[in-house]
Amino acid sequence: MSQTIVVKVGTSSLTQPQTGQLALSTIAKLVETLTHLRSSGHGIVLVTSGAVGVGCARLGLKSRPQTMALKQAVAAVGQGRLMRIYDDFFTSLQQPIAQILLSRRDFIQRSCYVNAYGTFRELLQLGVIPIVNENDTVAVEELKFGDNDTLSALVASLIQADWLFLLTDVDRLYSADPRQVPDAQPITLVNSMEHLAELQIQTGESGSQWGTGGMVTKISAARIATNAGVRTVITEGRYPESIEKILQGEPLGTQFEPQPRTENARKRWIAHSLVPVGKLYLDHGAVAAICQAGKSLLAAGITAIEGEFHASEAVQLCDGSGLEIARGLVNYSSTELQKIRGRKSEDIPMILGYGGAETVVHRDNLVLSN
Ligand SMILES: Nc1ncnc2c1ncn2[C@@H]1O[C@H](COP(=O)(O)OP(=O)(O)O)[C@@H](O)[C@H]1O
Ligand SMILES: N[C@@H](CCC(=O)OP(=O)(O)O)C(=O)O
Repeated sequence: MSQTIVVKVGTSSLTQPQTGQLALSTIAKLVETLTHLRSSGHGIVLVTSGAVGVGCARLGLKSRPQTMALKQAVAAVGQGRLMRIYDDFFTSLQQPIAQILLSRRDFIQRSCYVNAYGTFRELLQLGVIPIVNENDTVAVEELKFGDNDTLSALVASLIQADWLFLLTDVDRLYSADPRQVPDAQPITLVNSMEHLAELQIQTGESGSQWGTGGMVTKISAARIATNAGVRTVITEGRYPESIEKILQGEPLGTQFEPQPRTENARKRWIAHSLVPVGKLYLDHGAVAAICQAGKSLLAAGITAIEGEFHASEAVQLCDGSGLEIARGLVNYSSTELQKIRGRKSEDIPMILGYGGAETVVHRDNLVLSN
């Protein structure tokens, strides 16, 4: 059966750890594998890191740039070279590719998000392999994915992929970083995020020399993707042919079971693509109404407001201790909410001098956090 497969490859797999030069044989095997899967009828999207790493190698820089401006300049050098290499390899196998550079803003604005979906769908129908990276050169600090693990999970959720493969420089997830803890235990299957919490995985401070997020971002990517019904696998990038073996049922890498898609596409967009710009603190009654009874949030249940925001922006809904219980789109600005918090819905027109929505966050625009 034809499947939609997103493969994310990290800098640590694409470059030689000692020299930072490209790992050409790995890239060649990856291209062969993806082309073979495509010609077998699967829809393939490649999310690739490496712009910064390749740019550094091109410019003779010996470590990852620290300032935002230098990182963006180096990525601009590396991205073109990276695509040239992919195009050379894929063209040798007559496989057309496309470049898609995305920024967090493209995911926040619903119209851009829906447009991006349309573009992916057309490309896949045309038999093209889209090659995705963060648009590093225009990203701003507050609105960066920061790591391509998260980006790949959001792409997998957007296109409702069946599989997300996170290719890295370790063969799977371990109970702790195997570089630091030699007797760390391998994890082969994660049934649910509750199961993951029970495993008490330690992820250490960071990843490899050139990678960005380490295991932390891969686990959080697995959370986003599995919540969207996407089976997620962490496996070793040096052996891209493992992807086909895993699809045939071999138990390689760490597999995260997909969760039933309980939320619709729009709610998944609210939960994962939007960046919350404020916090609403709720009393016990409001927390119970939202978490247990699936109700909308009313002004009466709000005890405090943090941040400045406009109506229609995304906010976190928190219990009294500040723990996030849900996310949603607000019907009122922070200035209006300061005036109406704790008050009954029927008093709102009198307080504000104009009528507004009965709810502060309608249940159709509200997603429980897990
Ligand atoms: N619990 C863990 N299991 C496996 N690897 C871990 C764990 N914690 C941290 N790591 C580290 O994460 C690294 C991979 O992350 P990263 O360098 O960001 O790779 P990539 O460039 O592929 O995104 C591994 O080299 C490993 O040292
Ligand atoms: N957009 C950046 C990717 C940063 C990133 O996530 O790197 P990695 O941890 O190697 O997947 C680049 O192309 O260098």
